[in-house]
Amino acid sequence: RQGIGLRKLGKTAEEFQQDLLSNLYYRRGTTVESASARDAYETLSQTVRDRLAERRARTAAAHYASNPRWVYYLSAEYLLGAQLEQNLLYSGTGEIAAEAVKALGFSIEDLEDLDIEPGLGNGGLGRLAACLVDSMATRDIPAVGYGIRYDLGIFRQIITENGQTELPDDWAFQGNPWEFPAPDDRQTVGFYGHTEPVPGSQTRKVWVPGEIVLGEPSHMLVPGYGTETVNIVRLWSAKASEASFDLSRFSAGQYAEAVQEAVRAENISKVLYPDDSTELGRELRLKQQYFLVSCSLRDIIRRFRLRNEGWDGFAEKTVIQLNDTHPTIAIAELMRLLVDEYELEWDRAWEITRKTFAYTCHTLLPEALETWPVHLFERLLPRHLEIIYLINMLFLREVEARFPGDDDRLRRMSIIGEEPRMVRMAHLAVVGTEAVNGVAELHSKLLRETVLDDFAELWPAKFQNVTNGISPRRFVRIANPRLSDLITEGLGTDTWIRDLERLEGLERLADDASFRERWQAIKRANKVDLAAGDPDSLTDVMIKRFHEYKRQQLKVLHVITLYHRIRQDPGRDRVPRTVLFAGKAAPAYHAAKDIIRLIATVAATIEKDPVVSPYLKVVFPSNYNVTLAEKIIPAADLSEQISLAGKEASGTGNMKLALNGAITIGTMDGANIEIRARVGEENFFLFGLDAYEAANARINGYFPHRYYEHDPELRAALDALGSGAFGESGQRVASSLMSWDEYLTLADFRSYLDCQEQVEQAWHDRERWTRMSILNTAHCGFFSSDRTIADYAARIWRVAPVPVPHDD
Ligand SMILES: CCc1ccc([C@H](C)CC(=O)N[C@@H]2O[C@H](CO)[C@@H](O)[C@H](O)[C@H]2O)cc1
Repeated sequence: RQGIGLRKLGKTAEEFQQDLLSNLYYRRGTTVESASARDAYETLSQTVRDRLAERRARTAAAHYASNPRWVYYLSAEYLLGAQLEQNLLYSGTGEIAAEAVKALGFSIEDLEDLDIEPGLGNGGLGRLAACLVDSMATRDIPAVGYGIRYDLGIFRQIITENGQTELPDDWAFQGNPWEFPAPDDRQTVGFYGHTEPVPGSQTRKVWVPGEIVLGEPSHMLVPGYGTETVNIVRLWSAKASEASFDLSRFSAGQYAEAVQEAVRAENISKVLYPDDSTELGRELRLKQQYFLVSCSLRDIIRRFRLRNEGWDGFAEKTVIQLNDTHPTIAIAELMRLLVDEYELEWDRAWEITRKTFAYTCHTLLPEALETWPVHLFERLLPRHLEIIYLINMLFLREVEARFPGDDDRLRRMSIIGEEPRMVRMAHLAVVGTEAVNGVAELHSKLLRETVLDDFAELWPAKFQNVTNGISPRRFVRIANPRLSDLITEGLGTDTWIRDLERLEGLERLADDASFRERWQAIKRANKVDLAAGDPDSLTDVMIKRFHEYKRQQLKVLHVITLYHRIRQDPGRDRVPRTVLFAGKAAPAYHAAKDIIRLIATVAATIEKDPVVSPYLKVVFPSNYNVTLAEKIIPAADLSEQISLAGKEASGTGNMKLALNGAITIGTMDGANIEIRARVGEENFFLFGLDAYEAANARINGYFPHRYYEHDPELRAALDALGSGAFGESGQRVASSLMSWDEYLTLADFRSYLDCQEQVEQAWHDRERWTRMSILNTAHCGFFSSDRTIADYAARIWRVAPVPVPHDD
């Protein structure tokens, strides 16, 4: 196949124009005269995609030639965001494309509004996966992201005065120009059935599945920024095997039954589970997880065997990162493949498996740690349960040897929990991996001290921290072009986009009044674009999934107190404030949906209050997603990171907001602590109990009612809620706060209100505020996902970049 030269795609505007026209005519089958906006969008996307595909070809060749150590990122979620603007930037075709589409009578902006956002994730975990694959490519790390191509992504959210309603998100109903279906690489996945012994073998078994489905991959390109590398994310969708269509039933007129099997099969990748913190233990969810894992491991082995003989090199050439416990069944699946299908000895297979996997934990919430009923495993994955039992037996032997006679420790650490008998996926993840990491220093410390303390005592070296990061391309360069241009001008270079710590150079400009003025003007212009409220008001932003530990309810208590204060003393000079909430609640999470409904009621009440509305406005744009985040973040002045300390593993919105010059009001939780350490305590509004004080408060007995009794403003706010003035949802929120208050909202109320006073004082001094804003950006370069990837590459993956040659 050597020597077949590919015609290079031109770099000039004319050549781009020609390619666009030929795609319009020959691939879209229409003409300039009759081209619709959709035609133009599809054609432009294909023309840009071709240029990335060319780089992809060179990347694949370079990777094949160097036979490197590969990183495989297994994640049940990817929030990749809209693709067109990113790919225009990464292919360097922004300008020539704008020219070319103008000739078709469209503006790039028109076409970007048609761009789709594959909402294949819930929140933090899914977006982090997207930022990390972006940085792997930008750092020339040979890598593949594996995921599920859900037909229906995260639900579309409608906000009315009645709160949140959910609509299905058929994100690709008009097709997705950014993906490449690869049916040749489809895989076969089994479920249910039984196992049979293999004569003469202690460990090997034959698994006879009761149901077979096909996994069909399609991949999306993941270009690196400022480099030639283009990696891929490979997404699996479930397809029925031919055999599943029951022709006899069909010809007997039983149409529904005839396709029943097929529907069952395709249901596996039908919809994303919209929960981001409570495991519901649904069978279909475990089927999704095994489907992802089985397809991906077979694909990984196929790729390995393309370049390597035998198995000795497998763990040398392969590292598989498990994005939380969701893909953890991969550990048992690799053992099954190595022992049952490739007939390796158990110990050798285990040695390879343990060295191949690494696990990232993204939560501390006990209810978010997945456990599966043994009886479900028995039925759905009988062979895997046998393998997990054997892994557990050998593991407990090791614990017994180390802590002889400590039965309670054995019970605590066992992968199999008793009463009820559950498979503890986090325990399997720790036992079957080489490295376990949390996503911020406090989180990793609390993992070692609480949730996984027994394991940290047994294997201290296995536990690491890798603080999260965000892609500066999407969340600064693309989201905030005005600020990016000012930064580039101020630093005299745009190399900060690939080397974010260079933002330190902005520190000296914080003292430059004209620079500050331009910085302020850009923030104001971004606020005008967002059109959420008065651009001269303090734009106070809380954007994240709704969860009681994140404490949107505390923000509501603050808003109601401001409302009371303004009504009690209308004349007093106040800081006009626009409070912006955005985020989704899991559909079954009623307490969170009550808070959403309460916010809608409070917003409406204030809106129609002539005394208060000149000073206070609450807005709640619906359907928060990556694209909306890119609009809100550049316009934010104040970043609300007010979770109960010890509950937010890291947070990544906090990083995006700080890098765009928003100042954080927050607790000593997750990455807030590292942000404060880097920007300086004088440039951060800190309040509340820290993680240990919060834990002790609960242990020593916490009586929320006492705070109600001793704080008149708090009592007034809770009484207003309790009175029904803000609807039943408000009454329910008040009673849960007054009775149990799981996340110590009332305990932190006064400290929070006092801190908000400091915010208003700082806001009054605009030069001081702007200095603080510039210094937040200047000192947050550390929170680039490029640095996060460099940490994983050096301390966990032990991989080296593979440069991809230019197309000279
Ligand atoms: C089983 C249901 C379920 C689904 C998703 C999850 C995710 C782990 C939740 C999640 O998104 N966690 C967030 O991960 C971010 C990236 O590391 C962190 O920045 C956030 O603090 C953490 O809440 C837990 C449980």
